[in-house]
Amino acid sequence: MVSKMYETAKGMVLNLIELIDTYGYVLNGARAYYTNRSQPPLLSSMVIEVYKRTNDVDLVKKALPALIKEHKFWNSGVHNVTIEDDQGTTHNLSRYYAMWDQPRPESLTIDTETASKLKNDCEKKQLYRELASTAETGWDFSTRWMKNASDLTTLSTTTIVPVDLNAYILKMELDISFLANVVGERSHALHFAKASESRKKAMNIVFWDEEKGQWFDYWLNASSNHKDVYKWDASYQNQDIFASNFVPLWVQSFNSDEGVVNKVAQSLESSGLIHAAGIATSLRNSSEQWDYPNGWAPIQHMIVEGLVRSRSKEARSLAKDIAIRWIRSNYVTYQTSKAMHEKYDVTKCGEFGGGGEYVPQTGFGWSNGVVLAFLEEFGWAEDLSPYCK
Ligand SMILES: OC[C@H]1O[C@H](O[C@H]2O[C@H](CO)[C@@H](O)[C@H](O)[C@H]2O)[C@H](O)[C@@H](O)[C@@H]1O
Repeated sequence: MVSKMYETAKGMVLNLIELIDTYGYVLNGARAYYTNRSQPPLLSSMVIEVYKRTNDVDLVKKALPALIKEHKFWNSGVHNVTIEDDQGTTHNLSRYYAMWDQPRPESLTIDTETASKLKNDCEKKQLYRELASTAETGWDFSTRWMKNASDLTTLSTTTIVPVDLNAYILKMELDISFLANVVGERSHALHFAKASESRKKAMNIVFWDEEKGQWFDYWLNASSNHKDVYKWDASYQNQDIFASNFVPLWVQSFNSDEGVVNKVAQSLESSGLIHAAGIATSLRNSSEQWDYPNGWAPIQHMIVEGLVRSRSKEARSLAKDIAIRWIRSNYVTYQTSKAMHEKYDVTKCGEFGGGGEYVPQTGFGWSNGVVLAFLEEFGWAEDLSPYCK
């Protein structure tokens, strides 16, 4: 978008729409072996961004039925979770759940080796589903999804209701409502506006911790499940600090509330996640790639955008500070390695990240895009050094 490559962006959106038309959701990758799991649902944001810059109503007309279909995928069957609050009111939220219980074909050797520690086929199948579901989250892998932080076989992604997934779906609901208005489909606009209100309420009840100023992932407990309804219990919120606890700020339902923004911004500042080169993924150094000390471009982007959209002066200043740290580190790393990187070590300005199951990748689409987006948002003053302090 920043590079004004609107036709390319539109082409990407059309490809993803075709995936939904064919499979019902955006595949984790456009390859045959990815037809059993999704990508985090962010297509509606892409459609909105292209529409805002091109006013392409035909694209909106094509996208709308696909987005409604994708919304259904995330809110039915195994992806839907019903939780009953203290007052007896039920709330619907969504979870990741891959339709697959074999080793990931692209990581066959690693997954088979990981599962070899387990006793029987039933446990192995469950682990394979958890591995694939975690790949579906984009956070593969992280202690965020593990019962025991030092044991990957304890992945429990399908029993976790994730804060960020529900923030994306909340945004999807707002986006669909907006796009439906663009093409005059009033009943859809109203329906999805109402759905967004319900999800916001559910997120406030199930995830939000008023005292801490964060949204926490919710772990489903089998013993609290009666006829497929889980009874809410504060002790099932995962109190660990992850960057995803701040992602709801990205969504207008939350960043339009100045009280919430100030509280969350303060909580972020004192969380221990902000380092010399940006926001760390977690506080735990597990050697998994979605943990400390790695920082990932999309997370910086969503949190910074959320702070900026709030229009609070303090929040904007925090956003700018994070963006400057991130840009400097990307720039200096580029100077020394002659490449952009998939992830960065946020504790050391000018270093790329590591850990995980494969060698660190260079390239890298989302890192390039986020640097450009930050420069477009904040500019770069002539007297501001691009180097690490
Ligand atoms: O082949 C291994 C995995 O490759 C993809 O995931 C990797 O890239 C993602 C972003 O492009 C990143 O979020 C993830 O952490 C990386 O492991 C693919 O999405 C996975 O399904 C696949 O197993």
